Amino acid sequence: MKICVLGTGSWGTALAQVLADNQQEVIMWGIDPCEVKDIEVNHHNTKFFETEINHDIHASTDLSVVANADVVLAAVPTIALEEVLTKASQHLTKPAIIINVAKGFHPVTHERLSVVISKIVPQEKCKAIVSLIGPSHAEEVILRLMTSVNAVSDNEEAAKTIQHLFSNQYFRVYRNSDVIGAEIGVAIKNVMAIASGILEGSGQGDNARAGLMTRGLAEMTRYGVALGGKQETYLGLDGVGDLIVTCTSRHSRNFMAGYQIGLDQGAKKFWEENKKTVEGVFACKVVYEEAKKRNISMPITNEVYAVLYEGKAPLDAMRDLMARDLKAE
Ligand SMILES: NC(=O)C1=CN([C@@H]2O[C@H](COP(=O)(O)OP(=O)(O)OC[C@H]3O[C@@H](n4cnc5c(N)ncnc54)[C@H](O)[C@@H]3O)[C@@H](O)[C@H]2O)C=CC1
Ligand SMILES: O=C(CO)COP(=O)(O)O
Repeated sequence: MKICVLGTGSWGTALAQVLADNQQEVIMWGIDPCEVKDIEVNHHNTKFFETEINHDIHASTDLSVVANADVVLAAVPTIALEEVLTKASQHLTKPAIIINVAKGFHPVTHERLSVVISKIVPQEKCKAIVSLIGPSHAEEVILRLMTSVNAVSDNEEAAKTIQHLFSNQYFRVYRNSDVIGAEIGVAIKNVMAIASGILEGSGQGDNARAGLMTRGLAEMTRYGVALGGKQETYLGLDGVGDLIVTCTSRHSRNFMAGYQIGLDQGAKKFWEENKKTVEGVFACKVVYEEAKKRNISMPITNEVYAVLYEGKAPLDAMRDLMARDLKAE
């Protein structure tokens, strides 16, 4: 199989290495010449990792490398997905399986990302769309530490192909056909991870975090089921699994953003200084607006929204969660 990875960031690089370790032909495309040169020439991606990467991974800034790919793996942040896939699909010469690994929603239309992709990539160039999502920090995958994710698709055959393409001794891929539930789960857990970080940065303890994660799972499930997802998905890798790793790990940029916001007692500095990919801040806005429209109760999301977009003090937001009407839940 020829696989083209779009995006030379941390997740694209870690997944490219899984594929190269599995003896697949993998070429990365990146917009950033420094990342591309580092991968192609130095076999490193120093911006994100200290470790050397598999020498069989190639990288280029020329998007025509996507041309005859069997599989295209989109590994760019949500806000760049539309632009990158629109340009890439112009170069495709045959139908490919499109894999998405971004976690979020379209910032304007609020659509799930597989829906966005189905509208961008012309039907004759798209064999199937698969999301490869689950609890997986790039910093650990690049070190070949054990990781499990789901290949999520309504196309069973394509999900199986991707499952076998990626699975190896340290990377295990399951399958899930609940596209709606899974895509929503991995997007909302980033909002919960910001809240978890806020608690940590505000000096709260393990009890608070366990409470937040449990109620966060209830909130994710309520929202996902209301939009057509399956309840059982939230007990799997794209629900509680991804929630646990993101709400507890210092590798998580969402958790660390919340942590810093908690320490700073406000989000102002985060907005002024952040340069990292923190998907939860965008997902929070989408979920807040959609839940309001659909009358879905989302207390944690509402408080994270108030901190991020209305200048509310983080500890006040968390205290207000504790002080909610006891009859509400
Ligand atoms: N890093 C991780 O551990 C994981 C990340 N993800 C998801 O993967 C997606 C990608 O994130 P990361 O690789 O972590 O981000 P990153 O911040 O490590 O890298 C982002 C990459 O996208 C590129 N990029 C940004 N804007 C672009 C544009 N307009 N056109 C072309 N390239 C552009 C950057 O140059 C960089 O190479 C996110 O949605 C994230 O939630 C999912 C699971 C794990
Ligand atoms: O999605 C992830 C882990 O599953 C990565 O989390 P962050 O984007 O918060 O770093």
